[in-house]
Amino acid sequence: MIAAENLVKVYRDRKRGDVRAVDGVSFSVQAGEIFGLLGANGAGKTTTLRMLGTLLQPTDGTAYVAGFDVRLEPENVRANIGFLSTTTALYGRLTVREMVEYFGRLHGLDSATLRTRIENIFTTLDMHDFAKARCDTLSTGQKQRTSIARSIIHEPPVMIFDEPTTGLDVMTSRTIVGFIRRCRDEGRTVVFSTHIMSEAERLCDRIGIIHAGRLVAVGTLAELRHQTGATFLEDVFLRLVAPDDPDN
Ligand SMILES: Nc1ncnc2c1ncn2[C@@H]1O[C@H](COP(=O)(O)OP(=O)(O)OP(=O)(O)O)[C@@H](O)[C@H]1O
Repeated sequence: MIAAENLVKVYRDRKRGDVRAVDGVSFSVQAGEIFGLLGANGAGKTTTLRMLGTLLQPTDGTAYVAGFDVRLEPENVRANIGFLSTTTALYGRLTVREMVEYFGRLHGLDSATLRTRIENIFTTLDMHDFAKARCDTLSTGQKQRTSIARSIIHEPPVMIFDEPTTGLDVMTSRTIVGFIRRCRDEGRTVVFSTHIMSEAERLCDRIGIIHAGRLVAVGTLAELRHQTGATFLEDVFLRLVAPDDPDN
């Protein structure tokens, strides 16, 4: 469902010169699988996901999402993904329901379909209480749930979530984690980025550890433990990204 093939992104930065943010990343994710990109700040997670979501052109390499090449068929890719970024915008003057309806209509959904889907999504993400509130009055967690709702209203087979729970309280995180699991159980393909070890540990079927633009390891938690001889994901992670540090 997702196949990244040697993705490279070089940013041309006036101050820093060329920044090789993503440097030859390849991985695949199947339908019904949750794949987590785990990396520190600046590792290249957002850049990788933005290339999968067609928001950024790869400098080299490509990726296939739902069977479509992100370089050659970006519209088809976009029709088949739900993309949640840390900067997903909401229109402050619309209510939560209006916001989600608006995006549903952009995807060509009719009123009856929209009503049913909104009902289901608002129940799953526990959104009924604030459905009539204007977006500019929402808390961080409410905004994040609204952003998720708007990104999945067209029921895409592939979901790409950039740090979906960062900055959220335990209850909201739990709702979102439950929602992501449910998507997997419905047979969707989910790829998300995180720097939160416990979240990757609990949620991912497979984990890709990204460091300085490169995938340094990919596998199930058991495989990564076996590879590094560490038990906790935090130790697994540190052994992979800083192998020469004697503390690891
Ligand atoms: N528009 C840009 N121009 C220049 N450099 C950029 C740009 N966007 C990102 N970078 C650089 O590319 C590298 C990877 O950034 P990216 O945002 O993909 O990392 P990340 O793993 O998502 O980090 P975080 O967890 O902090 O969001 C960093 O060195 C970052 O400074």
